[in-house]
Amino acid sequence: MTVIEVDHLHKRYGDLVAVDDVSFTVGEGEIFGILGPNGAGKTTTVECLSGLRSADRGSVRVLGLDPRADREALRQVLGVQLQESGLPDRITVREALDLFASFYARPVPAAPLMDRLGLTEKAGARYKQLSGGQKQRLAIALAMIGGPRAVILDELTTGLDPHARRTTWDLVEGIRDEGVTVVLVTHFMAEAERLCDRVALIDSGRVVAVDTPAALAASAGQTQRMRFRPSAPLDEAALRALPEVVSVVRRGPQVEISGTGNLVQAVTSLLARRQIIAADLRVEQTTLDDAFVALTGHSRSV
Ligand SMILES: Nc1ncnc2c1ncn2[C@@H]1O[C@H](COP(=O)(O)OP(=O)(O)OP(=O)(O)O)[C@@H](O)[C@H]1O
Repeated sequence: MTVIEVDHLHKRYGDLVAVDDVSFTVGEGEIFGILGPNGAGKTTTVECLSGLRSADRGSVRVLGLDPRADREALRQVLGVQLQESGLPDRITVREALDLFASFYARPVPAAPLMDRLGLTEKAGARYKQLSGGQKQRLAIALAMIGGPRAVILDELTTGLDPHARRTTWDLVEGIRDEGVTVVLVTHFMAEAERLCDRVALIDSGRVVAVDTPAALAASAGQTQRMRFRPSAPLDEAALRALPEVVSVVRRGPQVEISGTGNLVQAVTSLLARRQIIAADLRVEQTTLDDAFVALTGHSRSV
């Protein structure tokens, strides 16, 4: 079943086209990523999904509802966590959950939700006393308190340390395992690769591709990269002569070899024949980062 349908969405702010003919669909139970650099139009797109913003053109359906015309009905089934919480500093975790629960016809009980999100010990803590990770977990709890069928999570892990980020990723997977459809806005490629079933890659307001992270990475070419420190001088010409090898670059004591096919096997057997050990060997596949560069012609920071 299709939960979200975005069809030729356009939105401009004055002269600036923020969302330019964006179309995609999200299926039930998916974790769907909206991925792109700062200013790509991701937040504007999800604001149109949640009814916070009206589109100039195009149509949006969420769970069969029009986010603007059916805003109240949508609020009951769509949980939204946006970048700014807007919570007052002095509100406690418990009070915030009770307040948000009062907005819904059939809220879920707060206690088990706090438990799942690791907030029980912080029930009496004020918002301003929470760590970044705890604030984000509260934001997820507030998006889930209404018992939604779908949630939008916007830049959930920005500013979190790697440990808190991983905890949050596990929580997002837990939400999906309950059957809730998740739209995840992010500019972290690794986050999209780890979590998302499919991803819409957005650049300058336009969708450049929609696919699984693996398919997007593969579309950038089946390149692999090996890095290691050889235990003895290398015959670079012999390496370059291997059909799998595309390039050999020296970086100080390290050698970086890019190539295709069975690159690792071809290189390691050549090294073994010459009794050279590849110390600190690391192998990288093409990533969404590479896909982004291949599809847009520029890196994410541009
Ligand atoms: N209310 C507004 N008025 C004018 N311009 C806006 C407004 N909101 C966003 N923009 C502009 O529209 C473009 C898209 O912004 P948007 O916030 O949707 O991008 P984003 O991909 O979510 O970026 P980020 O990752 O930085 O949050 C940007 O150039 C932004 O400056």
